[in-house]
Amino acid sequence: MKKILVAMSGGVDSAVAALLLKEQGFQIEGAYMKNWINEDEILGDCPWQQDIEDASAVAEALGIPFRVVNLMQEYRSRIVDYLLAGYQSGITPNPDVMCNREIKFGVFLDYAIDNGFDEVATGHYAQIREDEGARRSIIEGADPNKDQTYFLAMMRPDQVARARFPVGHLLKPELREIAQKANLPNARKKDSQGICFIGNIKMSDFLREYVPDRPGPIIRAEDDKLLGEHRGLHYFTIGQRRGIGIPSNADNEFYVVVGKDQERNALLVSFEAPTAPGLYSSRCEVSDLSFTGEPPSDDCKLEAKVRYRDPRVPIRFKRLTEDTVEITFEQPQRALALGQIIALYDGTKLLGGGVYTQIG
Ligand SMILES: Nc1ncnc2c1ncn2[C@@H]1O[C@H](COP(=O)(O)OP(=O)(O)OP(=O)(O)O)[C@@H](O)[C@H]1O
Repeated sequence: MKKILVAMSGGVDSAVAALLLKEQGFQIEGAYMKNWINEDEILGDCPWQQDIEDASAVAEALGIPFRVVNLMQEYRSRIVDYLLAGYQSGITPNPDVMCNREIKFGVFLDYAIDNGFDEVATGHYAQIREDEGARRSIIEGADPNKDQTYFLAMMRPDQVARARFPVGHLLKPELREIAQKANLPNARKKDSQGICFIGNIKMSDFLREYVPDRPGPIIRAEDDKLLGEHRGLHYFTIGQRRGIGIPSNADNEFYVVVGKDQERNALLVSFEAPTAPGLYSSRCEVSDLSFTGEPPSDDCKLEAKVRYRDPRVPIRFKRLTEDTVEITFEQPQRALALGQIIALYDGTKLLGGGVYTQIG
């Protein structure tokens, strides 16, 4: 019988994951990963203590052993440093995707193996399918509103081989019902929001603490007109409309960020429109490729999610070098950001992902 370490966040999804594995007769234990505590006392509440209490109460209710695994150092070096370095260099990093590869199915999985476990289970909305030769694939979660496979796009085959997602076949309301029927102590707990480690803190407040402001001009992309001043390019992402601080002075027209000019330290804006310079792209280049199984063949048609919560769209995938591919879209895509992740699919099967290194 397999021994499984369940990553328990204190939330209801991972609680039900543990419950289902227990009912299926696996030998399981629960573990909370201590990744980040609010030691610098940045604004906002950091619910990690409450989360540990909740996870521990669920483990007790299920009658399984529970432990807290301290991964704060690894989290700082592999996720927070990547995040801050990315923002400082003008790109938009994706800590949630990297957390799955580097932490949950990286150091945490290594920890589990070192401690005699065969697999790590999480409460992700994703499914594992065993293909021929017992090879495993990741398939989208059954609940279209909750599917989290995008966040698993950078997982490697050796990680997929030891991952288990016990709740991926459920719809969220079904999962809540299971939690309530089983009287799990956190059955009514609200879903967590935002970036996994910074809790309820806004990203801009977090960045303000760690990345110095670097003011520069806000410029209209079409005609180079100076419109105002920004506090630092890292506070902005392409496609952003809120918080630019420049009124359009026209009904039903809004400024949107369309680019960053690193040399001039300038934020480029334009009115929201399909023709806004740089806002929509039909092609991009993607590097740091990672595949969950066999890489797709060169020059083929696939699908992709250009960001979390976007539907899959048809693409053409063409290799340029060993580690760079060109992706072309049938329909132009809005606001692709350097440093973000594109997830590749064959139907509902997750093939892998990569990082946008050139847009347009
Ligand atoms: N600090 C943590 N300790 C242990 N496991 C964690 C932690 N954070 C996340 N996880 C695991 O990763 C999964 C996905 O994390 P995410 O932050 O997306 O939570 P979620 O979908 O809201 O799930 P949950 O309801 O279990 O919190 C969780 O279901 C859990 O298995």
